[in-house]
Amino acid sequence: MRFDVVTLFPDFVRQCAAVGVVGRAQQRELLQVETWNPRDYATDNYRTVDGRTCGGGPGMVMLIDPLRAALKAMREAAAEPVHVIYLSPQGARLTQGRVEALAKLPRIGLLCGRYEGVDERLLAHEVDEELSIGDYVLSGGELGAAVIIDAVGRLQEGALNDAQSAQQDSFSDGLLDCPHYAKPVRHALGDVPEVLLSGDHAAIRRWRLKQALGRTWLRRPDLLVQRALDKESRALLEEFRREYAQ
Ligand SMILES: CC(C)(C)c1cccc(C(=O)NCC2(NC(=O)c3cccc4nocc34)CCCCC2)c1
Repeated sequence: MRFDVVTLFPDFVRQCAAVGVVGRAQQRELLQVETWNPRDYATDNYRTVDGRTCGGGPGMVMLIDPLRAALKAMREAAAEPVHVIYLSPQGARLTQGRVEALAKLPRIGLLCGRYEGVDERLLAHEVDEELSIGDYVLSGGELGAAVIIDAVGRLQEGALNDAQSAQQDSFSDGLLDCPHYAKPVRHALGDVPEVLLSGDHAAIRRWRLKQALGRTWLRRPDLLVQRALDKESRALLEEFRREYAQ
């Protein structure tokens, strides 16, 4: 997988992708993150990348030509076709399902807005998809790009070790996580639940699934609606709800 990010802040994006699972995947050449700065493609002496909003009003808009030139250079840098995503509050909300679909592509282009946004004509001609990471005001699209690089990058074959991909499997089965504990077993803040110390792996699996189901029901019932529950899960959730109601 190759990510090409068009951004006025390349260092920020590169640093986000340089740490942890994604950083290691880059070192192992499981994925590549390249950045393209529109300022390098501005043709005037002041390297202008923004212009006054037509129709008046406050704020500036990112100009077509520096972005278009950066995108052209990006497309020509490698043979595979690029799926270009504009990170935007107007985009469809990013979900794990969409992340899993994106992870199958050979190349993803990520266009990051700044100022008041990007000239609509550039978006109409150069962008394949608009995606949003959430409903709050941000200063730029770079955090969205970093989120996509992390979520999609960690799914690349070989990026996760066995422990991490086991954890990944539990996340991506659509439930919230169960509680986690490490030593000490006894602590002023409380003790580790006995079942986790029992060595009874079937009981431990059931306890973790019951906790994940219960917490999803309590905190994110919307996630539960999207997920069909098998017989065992329905029974465990019922048990959790009975205990919770007491
Ligand atoms: C959602 C809300 C509050 C109704 C809203 C409504 C109108 C504008 C914004 C906003 O934040 N404009 C600024 C801007 N944001 C983003 O790029 C952005 C925001 C949120 C999720 C994202 N995911 O990717 C990119 C995202 C960065 C500067 C260039 C113009 C876009 C927000």
